[in-house]
Amino acid sequence: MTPNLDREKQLAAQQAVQYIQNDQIVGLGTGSSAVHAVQAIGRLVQEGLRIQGVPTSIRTKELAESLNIPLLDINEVEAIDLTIDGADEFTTDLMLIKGGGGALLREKIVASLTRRQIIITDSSKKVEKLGKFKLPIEVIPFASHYVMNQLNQRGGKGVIRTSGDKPFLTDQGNYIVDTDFGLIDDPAALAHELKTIEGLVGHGLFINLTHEVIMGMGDTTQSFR
Ligand SMILES: O=C[C@H](O)[C@H](O)[C@H](O)COP(=O)(O)O
Repeated sequence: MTPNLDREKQLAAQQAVQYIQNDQIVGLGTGSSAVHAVQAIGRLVQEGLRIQGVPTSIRTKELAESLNIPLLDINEVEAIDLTIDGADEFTTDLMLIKGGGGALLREKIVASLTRRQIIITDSSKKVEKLGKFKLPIEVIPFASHYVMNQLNQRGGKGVIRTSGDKPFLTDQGNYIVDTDFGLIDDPAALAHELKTIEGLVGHGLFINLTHEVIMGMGDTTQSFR
């Protein structure tokens, strides 16, 4: 039977929001899984939960505002207690590819400030090795040709993401280059190497940033720590 992936995301979200406590600062992720978490947080706030949220994208900010979740500007916070976000791929040793929705840069900044990062996914996201999902890489438009050549020299075939007939623009006004490295043997080494390329402002490899993945699976959930 084909799994109901949206239901699995929802189950994972419902489990993750149980970690939230009063007076916490909570990072609000981006994407279809994170939407379930933000909606669940909205319901809890309506029932009296006191938290302040830090959104990882403009669209999450708008959703949170529509649900009356109190928000903080990231530049007003020193640390975030807990963040709930999605992923495009994860391994059981908690490495991720993120950025399918183009929000990877803000998501990584929020994750870097976060004490407990919880990733919620459906059962299609678990992989042995990262890399089937093309790695989203954020580049400043001025550098896109240069960066793509540099990626090519490192074995990565990149394509600029489009929206209609125009390049997709991130919340920072940058491009996303979806890059095929094949299956990635050493994600930490690649992450390190990518950061040496001028004009490349972020990439979707999340290493050592995640504390737990909660994966929906059928009618239940499974946790990886
Ligand atoms: O840029 C988007 C984010 O990294 C998402 O968390 C990721 O793409 C997973 O999205 P979804 O929950 O829709 O599968």
